[in-house]
Amino acid sequence: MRGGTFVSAVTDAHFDLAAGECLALVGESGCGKSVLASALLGLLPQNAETAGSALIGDVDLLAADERTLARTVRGRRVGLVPQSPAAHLTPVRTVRAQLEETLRELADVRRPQLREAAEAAAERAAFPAGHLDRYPHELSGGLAQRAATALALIGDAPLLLADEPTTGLDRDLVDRTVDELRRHVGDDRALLLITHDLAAAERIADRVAVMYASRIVELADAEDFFGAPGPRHPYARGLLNALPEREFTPIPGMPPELSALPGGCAFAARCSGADEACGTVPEPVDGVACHHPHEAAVLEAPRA
Ligand SMILES: Nc1ncnc2c1ncn2[C@@H]1O[C@H](COP(=O)(O)OP(=O)(O)OP(=O)(O)O)[C@@H](O)[C@H]1O
Ligand code: NI
Repeated sequence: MRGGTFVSAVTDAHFDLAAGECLALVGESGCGKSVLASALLGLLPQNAETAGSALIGDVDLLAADERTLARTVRGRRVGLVPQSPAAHLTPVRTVRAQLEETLRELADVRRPQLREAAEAAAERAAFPAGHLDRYPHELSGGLAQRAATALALIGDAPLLLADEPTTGLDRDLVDRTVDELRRHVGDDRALLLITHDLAAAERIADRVAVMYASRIVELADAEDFFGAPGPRHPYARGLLNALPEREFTPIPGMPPELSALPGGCAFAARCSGADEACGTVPEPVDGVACHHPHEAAVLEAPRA
C-alpha cells in the first residue's frame, strides 16, 4: 500500500484438495478468501508479494509465468466462477457470443454444433435460453451469476474455484447451482467453494476451511463441523451460532484490520475464552489454530 504499509491478506494458508472433493472456504467479509483464489490463478495485483507454493500436478501456480498461466492454467486447469460476474463478463458482447467463444477455445467445439452447445452450457447453469442474446448490462445480478457459472464449467478444469457462486440467487436456485457444481466435480475434479452461505456449504462440502483475519483457523470434515461435535474453533462456533436456525446470536465485536493485525491470536479480542496464552499466534493442531479449542468428540468425557 502507499506509505509502506502492508495488508496481510492471506497468511500461512495450508491445505490440500483431492480429486472428487469439495472444500468450502467460509469466513467473514474481508478475511482473505477471494485473495486466496486470485493467488491460485495468478491474478494478484502487480505489487502483491507471495511466498510458498500452490501445486496443481507439477505446476506451481505461485511461480508460473504469465504465458503458462494464460495458455495452460486459467480456464483449463483452474476454472473460476468470479465473485463479481458483472465485472468479469465482456460488456460489449452477448452472453451467447461469450459462451460460443469459450466453447471454441476450451472445448474445441466448431460450427454448426456451436449454437446448440452454447444453449446446453447455459442450461447447465440454469441460464434461460431466451436471454442468451443479451449483453451483460441487460442481466440481473442473478442472471450474470448464472452466465459466469456456465462459462466456468466449459473448460472441464480439474480445479474449479467458485467465489460466491450463489450470491443473488433464490434458495431453490442456490441448491440447483451448488448441486450442479457438485455434479460437475464428480470423481475426478476438485471444487473450492467460497461462500457465506453455510447451508450451501453443508449441502455439498466434504470439508470446511474457516478463515479469520487472513488465516485458516479450522479445517474439518463437514459432517463433524455441521453435525456433532461441531466446530472446535470459537470463531467457527460463533459463525454457526449466528445462524437464524441456530442460536441467532452474532459474534460480538469486529474483525481486526488486516493492515494492523495484533501480535497474537487475531480472534482473542472477541473471544470469551481468551487468556494470556492467546498473546502468541496459535499453531494449527489437528486442523485447529486455537489455544483453547473446543474438545473433539473422541476426547469428550462420557456423560454421567
Ligand atoms: N488490490 C488490493 N489492494 C489492497 N488490499 C486489498 C486488495 N484486494 C484485497 N485487499 C484486501 O485484502 C483483504 C482480503 O480481501 P478479500 O477480497 O480476499 O476478502 P473476502 O474474504 O473475499 O471478502 P468478501 O467475503 O467480502 O468477498 C481485505 O482486507 C481487502 O481490503
Ligand atoms: Ni471475496
